[in-house]
Amino acid sequence: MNNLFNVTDKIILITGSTRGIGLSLAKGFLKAGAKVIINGRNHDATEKVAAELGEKAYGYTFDVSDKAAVIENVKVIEETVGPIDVLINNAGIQRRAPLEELTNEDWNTVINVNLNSAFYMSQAVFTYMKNRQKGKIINITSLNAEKARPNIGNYCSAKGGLKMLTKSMATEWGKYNIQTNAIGPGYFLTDLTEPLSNDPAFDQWVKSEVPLQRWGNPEELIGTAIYLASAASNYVNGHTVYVDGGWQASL
Ligand SMILES: NC(=O)c1ccc[n+]([C@@H]2O[C@H](COP(=O)([O-])OP(=O)(O)OC[C@H]3O[C@@H](n4cnc5c(N)ncnc54)[C@H](O)[C@@H]3O)[C@@H](O)[C@H]2O)c1
Ligand SMILES: O=C(O)[C@H](O)[C@@H](O)[C@H](O)[C@H](O)CO
Repeated sequence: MNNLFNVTDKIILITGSTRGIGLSLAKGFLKAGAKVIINGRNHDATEKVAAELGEKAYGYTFDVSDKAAVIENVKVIEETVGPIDVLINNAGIQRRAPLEELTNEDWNTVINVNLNSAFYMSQAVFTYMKNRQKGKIINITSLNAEKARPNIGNYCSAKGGLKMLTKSMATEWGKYNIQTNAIGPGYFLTDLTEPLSNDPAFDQWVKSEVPLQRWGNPEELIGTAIYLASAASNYVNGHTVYVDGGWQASL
């Protein structure tokens, strides 16, 4: 399909794509004709998901917060599958606790997986993109990059940092024709948010606060991801697109 949003045969590396938002994006890109690298920490789960998605999906098991593993796997992907056209830093975790009770371990782990990993992944992929003078990086941040909620200070800090890392990469790497942008989801129904959606008070809070009056479905992020991965966004650099049912727009 020859159009601005064409991603046919582009190689899209999506971290944390064995389930949830990452898996949904993988399915969306495959449907649009792209090749997708599926990543997760569990070998069997990663291989199973990649096999189910078909011949244009390739499974690579590694922990994105392990810098040596990131560098090694990016190299193998480049040499085996081909040039990574688009990197989507999606892997993320949650450890909820009030700030006064938050352990160093839960602080550090959330910062490592949600923020440091995006630095490691982007730096590793950058080397190849720079040589090609072409590339797209998409960071999955959050509504919580702008607004805090009690008990997730570690997560809010990581996502706020990832928003600024997006701007920093856009600033430094734009000259190599690499566009870096972010998607900031609102509240989406996945395993990550299951404890929240199962709580009637929280569920009601989301439905009353968000102008669309409902949770998002992960499929509703595909269009924005394809836009930011394609030529349609070639002069868009350093932005976060909030896909949040209007939450950012309202008090
Ligand atoms: N669900 C939401 O409402 C929501 C909202 C805003 C942002 N986000 C962000 O979207 C991303 C995906 O969230 P989700 O809701 O799909 O969560 P999820 O828990 O369903 O999926 C997370 C994925 O990341 C993988 N992962 C976790 N740690 C990893 C690591 N160290 N190395 C490799 N893979 C790892 C998991 O295996 C899984 O595949 C996260 O960054 C999350 O913060 C989610
Ligand atoms: O406690 C949680 O699980 C979080 O608040 C997130 O996962 C949110 O859904 C998201 O970041 C909002 O944008």
